[in-house]
Amino acid sequence: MKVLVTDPIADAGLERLDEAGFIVETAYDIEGEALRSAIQDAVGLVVRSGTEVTADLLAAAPELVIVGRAGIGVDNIDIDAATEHGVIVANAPEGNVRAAAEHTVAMAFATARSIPQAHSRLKSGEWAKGEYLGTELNNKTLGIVGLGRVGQEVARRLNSLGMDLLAYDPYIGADRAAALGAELAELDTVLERADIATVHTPLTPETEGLISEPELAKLEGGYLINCARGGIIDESALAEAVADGTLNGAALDVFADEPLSTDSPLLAVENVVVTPHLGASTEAAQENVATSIADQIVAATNDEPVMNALNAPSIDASAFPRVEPYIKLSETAGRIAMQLFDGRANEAHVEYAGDIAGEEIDIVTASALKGMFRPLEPQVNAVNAPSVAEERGIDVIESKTQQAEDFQSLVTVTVRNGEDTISVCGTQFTGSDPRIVRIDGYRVDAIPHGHMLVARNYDRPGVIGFIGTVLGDHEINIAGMYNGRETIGGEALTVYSLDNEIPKEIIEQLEADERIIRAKYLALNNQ
Ligand SMILES: NC(=O)C1=CN([C@@H]2O[C@H](COP(=O)(O)OP(=O)(O)OC[C@H]3O[C@@H](n4cnc5c(N)ncnc54)[C@H](O)[C@@H]3O)[C@@H](O)[C@H]2O)C=CC1
Ligand SMILES: O=C(O)C(=O)COP(=O)(O)O
Repeated sequence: MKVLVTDPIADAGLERLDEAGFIVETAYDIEGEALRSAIQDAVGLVVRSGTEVTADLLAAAPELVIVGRAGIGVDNIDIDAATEHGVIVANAPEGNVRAAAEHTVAMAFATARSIPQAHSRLKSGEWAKGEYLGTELNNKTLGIVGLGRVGQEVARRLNSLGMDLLAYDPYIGADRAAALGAELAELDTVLERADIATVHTPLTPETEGLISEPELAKLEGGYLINCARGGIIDESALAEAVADGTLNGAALDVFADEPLSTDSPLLAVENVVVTPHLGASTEAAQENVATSIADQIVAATNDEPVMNALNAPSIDASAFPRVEPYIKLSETAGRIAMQLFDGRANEAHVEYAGDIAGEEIDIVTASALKGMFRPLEPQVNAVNAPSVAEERGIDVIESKTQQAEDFQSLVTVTVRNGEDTISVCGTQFTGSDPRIVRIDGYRVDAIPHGHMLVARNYDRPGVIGFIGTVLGDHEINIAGMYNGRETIGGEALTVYSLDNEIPKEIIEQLEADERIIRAKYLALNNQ
């Protein structure tokens, strides 16, 4: 399996992919046909901000399972197109936050104290001491546009250097801001009152051009920093505002078009400090994001949950250990339910009982759907399972209850069409395999296993022996057997865990016996 890496990442990430057995192909600075050809047989693509992952590129990648962004911003990835192709897009939202925040602080000092300008003058032999009178950050107001992960780290650092904090972020609560010592205000107010404004939003249709000429006028006499994304600030308006003295200075790490063209008006303005998108470029940050992405590529290609998937339900790192066992369990329950169900389902109901009902369960439901559809559509995953359900006209219902009988948690997947219904209920005991504890109302205690036989039979002496003999005659080894019955002599349901597949003829042989109502072979392995 090949992973294509089209922007440089830390060796630690490449090594991790290598150790996991991938063929790792690094191909920096390729585009067009060369890129489309390189991605053709790749299961994973690793990028930073230098690669545009377009619908066209994704269409050229039939094997692709995941695009991993070794960093935060995903404005260079067409996530909708990825979702349509069932390709997971994941980023590394934590690993470079501190690096980006530190770079922002460095840029604040760089512009307020004209460090790069004075440095260049001195290097060229000029002792221009009398020409630079800087601005102290202490006791000034910092205006933060976008108080997310990076914005908050910047807030903490510059607050500790004596700055008052004012922030504009319509999606964050006042309590969160207050806990940081920041006052929330509208964008205009933030710009009017700030001495230094710093932008930390993603680039979205809403933030594109968020700060242009009228907003720059409000920041009159101040400084503007952008270590988030080019395109949020109108670059020509900014060049003009600094050149004509509306602003004292600006510091930019990111640009609408990268690499920045040498004829950009920004480069002609003395008080615009620039760096070539270095915010995340520290050893620690690069190692963090590269290993995080490598781990997620390993998970995705092993069909395991991907921690920071952006187009599939993802889970908070702290909740992951509690939820993870139920992801596999619900996939198995979905798989068993759908295989036992004869005919077309039009409803899938996933019920959560007990502790699991208190968790974020979107990914568990997606996983149940994935289990239902996998034997029919091998490409299905947590990204496209909900849309596969929709295409197949299956309503998906989730419900939660605190009561889980004698269990800590139960997940029940019910597949239905009118009166016809099959439900499969499972639980997870600490430190052990998942258990299926009820099938269609019958109590069982089955450890789901690669091959299973579920038999509905009349509860008569010798039936279980008969099934065992038929299987044994065909060299099919029984790893476990679990019997559930309603009443003595009534109907019973028996679940067998087997080491081998059961050919169709054996199922027919079993069903030919009058004591057996129904025998169904279930494949629970990943094919
Ligand atoms: N220069 C560099 O090398 C680096 C740049 N970045 C960039 O920094 C930016 C921030 O990253 P994070 O803090 O991790 O993202 P985040 O998602 O944690 O925070 C973004 C914040 O912006 C807010 N926001 C969204 N739309 C907004 C709007 N219209 N107006 C005001 N606020 C809005 C959100 O509510 C959120 O609080 C991203 O653009 C990211 O790509 C991140 C790391 C390195
Ligand atoms: O993580 C981000 O959003 C960044 O902007 C870092 O970009 P890079 O990985 O250095 O191209």
